Amino acid sequence: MSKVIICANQKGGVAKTTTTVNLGIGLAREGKKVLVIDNDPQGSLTEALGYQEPDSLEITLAQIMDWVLNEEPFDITAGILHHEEGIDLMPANIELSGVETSLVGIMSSETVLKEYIDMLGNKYDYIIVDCSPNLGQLTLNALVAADEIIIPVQAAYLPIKGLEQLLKTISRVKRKMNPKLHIMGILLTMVDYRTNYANEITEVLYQVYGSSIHIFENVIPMSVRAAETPAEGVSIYKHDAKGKVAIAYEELTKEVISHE
Ligand SMILES: Nc1ncnc2c1ncn2[C@@H]1O[C@H](COP(=O)(O)OP(=O)(O)OP(=O)(O)O)[C@@H](O)[C@H]1O
Repeated sequence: MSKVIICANQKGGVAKTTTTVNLGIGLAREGKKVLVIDNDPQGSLTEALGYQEPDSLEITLAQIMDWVLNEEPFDITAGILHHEEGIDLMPANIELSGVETSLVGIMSSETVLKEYIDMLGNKYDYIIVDCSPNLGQLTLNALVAADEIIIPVQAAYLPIKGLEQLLKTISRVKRKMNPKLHIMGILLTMVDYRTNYANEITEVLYQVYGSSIHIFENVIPMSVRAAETPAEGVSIYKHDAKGKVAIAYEELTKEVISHE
């Protein structure tokens, strides 16, 4: 079966999408078969992989979830797009927010994404899910489908409060719905150690969570080159192959593979 890794944090703009793209393509560069799923109505993963107008796509995750929910038969490859750097993408657009609303109050609505992923069988070695910046129905679906969670945290503000809420949700899902759920680690992103703030936050994270949650030693540095990549529709390996962010995501990829 595929290993399902989700990038989740209800805080916006912490590099969930950037991590999904560069871990996904990083794994493909290591010969793995990878599907990335855009589980966010903003469609930023879809855009970051070069589909600048997600609203024009006919089959997206919204349609797939609708089919699963209504138990309609469909071709399992429907909607899957192929990116030039060797990964597949299940795209999303604004229609997904309609699906999210329709899930509220429906029986077993939290298992829809898992059902889809189960249908894919062993087509992929890794499935990486990019979550929305909230703890709503779509993120709940991702938590239920996941084996591992990577929690990107931007080292530029005090993240502790938001993390507590996320960790509580994770532990509840683990207890009630998905016992195999495991936090692979907290990933510090957009780190600029020239600022005292980044050092302080790193220290606080280790103090508060270091003994209970793995914190990736390898951090993702801040770089304008990384900020440019979504507009190019490619990974950091293509946009700035020798840069520090490419090297950091390569390290992360190795660490993820070492978990196998
Ligand atoms: N290492 C980095 N250095 C500089 N900028 C970065 C870096 N990583 C990501 N960014 C930029 O920061 C912004 C937020 O990143 P990203 O979209 O990956 O976050 P997100 O958590 O997925 O956001 P959302 O919560 O909206 O889904 C983007 O403009 C992205 O290009």
